[in-house]
Amino acid sequence: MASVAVATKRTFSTMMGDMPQTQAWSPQEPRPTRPRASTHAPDSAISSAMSTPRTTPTPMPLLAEWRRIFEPNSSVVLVGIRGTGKSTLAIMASMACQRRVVDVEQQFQEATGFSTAKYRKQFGASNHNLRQEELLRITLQTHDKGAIIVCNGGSLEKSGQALLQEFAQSHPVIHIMRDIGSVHGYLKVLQLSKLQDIVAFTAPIFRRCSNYEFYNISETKAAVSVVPANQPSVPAFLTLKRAERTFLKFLSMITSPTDEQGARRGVTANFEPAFPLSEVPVELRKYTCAVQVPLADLTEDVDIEELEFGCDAFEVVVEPVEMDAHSQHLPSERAEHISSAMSRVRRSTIVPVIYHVTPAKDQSHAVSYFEHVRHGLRIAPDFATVDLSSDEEFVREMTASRGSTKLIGHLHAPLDWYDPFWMEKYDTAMRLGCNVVRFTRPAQFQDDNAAIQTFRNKIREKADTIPLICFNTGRAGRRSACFNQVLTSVIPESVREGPTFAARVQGNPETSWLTVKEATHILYASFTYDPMRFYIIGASAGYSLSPAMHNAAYKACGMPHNFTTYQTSTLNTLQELVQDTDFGGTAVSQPFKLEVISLVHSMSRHARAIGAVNTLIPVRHLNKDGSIPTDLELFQERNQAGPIKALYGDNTDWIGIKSCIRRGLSPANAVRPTTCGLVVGSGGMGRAAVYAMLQVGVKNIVIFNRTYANAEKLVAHFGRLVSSSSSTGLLPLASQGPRPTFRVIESREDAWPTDLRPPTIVLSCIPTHPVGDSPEPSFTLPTQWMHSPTGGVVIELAYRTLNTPLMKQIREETSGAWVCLDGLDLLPEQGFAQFEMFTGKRAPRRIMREEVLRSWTDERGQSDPAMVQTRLDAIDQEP
Ligand SMILES: O=C1C[C@@](O)(C(=O)O)C[C@@H](O)[C@@H]1O
Repeated sequence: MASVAVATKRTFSTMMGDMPQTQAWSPQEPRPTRPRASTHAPDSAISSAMSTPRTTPTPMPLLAEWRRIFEPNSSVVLVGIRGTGKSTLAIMASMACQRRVVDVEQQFQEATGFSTAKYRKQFGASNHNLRQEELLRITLQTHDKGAIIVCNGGSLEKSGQALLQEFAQSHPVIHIMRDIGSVHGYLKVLQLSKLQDIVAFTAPIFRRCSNYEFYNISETKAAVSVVPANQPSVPAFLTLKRAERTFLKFLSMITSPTDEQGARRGVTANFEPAFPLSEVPVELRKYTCAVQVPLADLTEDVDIEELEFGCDAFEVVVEPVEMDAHSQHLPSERAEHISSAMSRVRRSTIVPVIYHVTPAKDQSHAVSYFEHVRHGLRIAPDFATVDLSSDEEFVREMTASRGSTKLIGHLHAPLDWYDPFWMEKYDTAMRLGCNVVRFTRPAQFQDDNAAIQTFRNKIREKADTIPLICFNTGRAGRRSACFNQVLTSVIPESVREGPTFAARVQGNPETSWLTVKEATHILYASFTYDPMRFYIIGASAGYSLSPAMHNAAYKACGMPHNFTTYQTSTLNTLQELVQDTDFGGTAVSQPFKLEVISLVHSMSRHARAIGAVNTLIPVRHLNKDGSIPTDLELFQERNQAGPIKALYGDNTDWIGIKSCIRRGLSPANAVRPTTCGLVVGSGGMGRAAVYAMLQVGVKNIVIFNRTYANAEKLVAHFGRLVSSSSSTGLLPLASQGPRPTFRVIESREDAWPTDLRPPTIVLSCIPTHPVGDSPEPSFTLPTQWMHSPTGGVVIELAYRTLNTPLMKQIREETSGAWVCLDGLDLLPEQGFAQFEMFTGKRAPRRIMREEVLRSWTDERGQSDPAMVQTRLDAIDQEP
């Protein structure tokens, strides 16, 4: 296999720098073949580059010089040895953020007519290196913007490294890694021990010329939760779904600096989940907790969702290790260990990740501490801590090179809270550019908890502030930790009860003594928060699984709330609920999703665009001018009873539908300008379905509805939306490419429009059971509409009946390329968003998914234990 040339000793030596300094072109070398227009330099760039004498490599910059701030649309380089999955990741990224893939190896082949290995054999190593450097330079120059550039180690002779280092001054250059077993499995030809040598040798080189690193975890288990039990086989692409999600999340993090409110708008926006709390920076919310988990506990089989349960952030605690006295760099295995653990956390949680290195105990650990913190910024965590007792220069360096990571200035000291030391340190942290401050102090007595409030009040009086995390540690400090408002450190339930707790406290006096359940309990026991009443309101809400799903979540989180069914034939009775000072909010079911709009005082921009509401929350405080406060303020007043001044309407159906589309759509069906979606039905759910399609970037949407006039109304509504200026900023990529178009198909007998591709996303938004006098619709798709050669995703949005004629049809009559999801997949997804709006907290996802499956029965009250068990088994650590 020619492509394994990187793995030869020859390349090693040249990487070390034994490359001749001046070399003429070999006269035998064939003229480069004419490059293809899409991925090549214009002729002038090639010829000027070819005639340019080799320049002296740019001196290698210190890591600290990287600012990690990039212009929008800057190209991203993926670099690493073969077999780490760079090309696959590049394709995923190119689909999600509409960029082209440029492979440096392929460029070489096209320009010279030879593979790199053959070229080396024929013209010698020096010519080969020279040509590679030349082509790498051209590629980086030509594809400075809008590309994902794949670069194998073969391009990295010493001068190539310098080129990449220079590029990394203004572009993300990501070192891609993967476990050695998987790389070996992919390359096949190499002995494992040889490969180990190569990795050990090359990793520090790749690290030197990249400003980020991503550990690509090999997925062995498919995300089968999206495939209903009776589908015979799991499509292979599903195994890659998690890798895709994790990488896109990473990419979004590094390419999207936060806006003024601290929220992030990623380049992969149409691919990202749209849960409401993601829009509100965690450090601005009240009474949030971060679970602290030592790196050593993040073993491969650890259940991250379990550890994170009920928390608002996940903190990885890294202990600096002894470093070789002569080395200035973190040992490679250590760096890799940290990167892989962080990748595992990122892949299994939706909450922000904090990277915390425990401050150096003495001067001899200082270098190790610095190197661990520097390494952390390469992994792009949401937050990283920096010890405020370190040298100011170091803190400044970290704030300058933090990129999109927010820095928490951290300090643990035994000084009294009245001591001016703390205020000075707070001011220093602000001056040096920290985004958040975290002060902790070991408490001896309960009185220390009162003193801390005085300090917090002093901070509050300042004109300029950044969020403050501030609490006493140790057993005596627990009370102050409970009432700290921002990211209180907690430990997992299992650790608090476990045998290692005492040793941990001894080893690290900063260890928290609190669990999230205790912290939650105190808020209610102290009357800071109140038990609330939630409902689902609908004409036939009796069958709804929402009460079971939400109540299970409240119970698991230790919230004393209650969710009940409110079945009614008229919305007039809503007043009764709203007069109750404990009213927390209601889910709105059919047939009220449109009608309820007349009763709300304000709506989210999404609900307004959709023209349907499925979630109502009470507003207890209005702005001075009588308007409704911002989302952040609305979240701050959750879980607190009192008279209600207004009702706010939102829609979580589209959020759930978007999540399900993301889950089920294969890379082969990634949304392109020609992608076509079909929506069946035109009620409230149909509107949410059209909106979800627009949000994932579908530009051709076809509606089929029994009553043609209603379908036309829906089309008119969305036609107005996409042509109005309000769609800019609301729909991702709205300003790019053609404007979305909508069509109505009148009858099942009609042919699929000839100018449109067959649909690859089908959303059935009609009831699956009889409603009133109407029999169940028993809808199936006309076969002439089902010709997508790559299949697609079909989602039956209702859940009362599961094995519907449509689901049976897809399973029995189509190829395995179609993935089916149903209402039991959707209900929890839209419910997570509802839980966030009702409580201001992230939803306990697994609990809610499991409860929905366990409580489901068909119209005759029968459950299906086999189906439930298969689907329960399939719920993996899916954030
Ligand atoms: O449509 C639905 C389903 C639902 O009504 C239920 O529990 O069945 C709950 C609603 O929030 C959602 O919009």
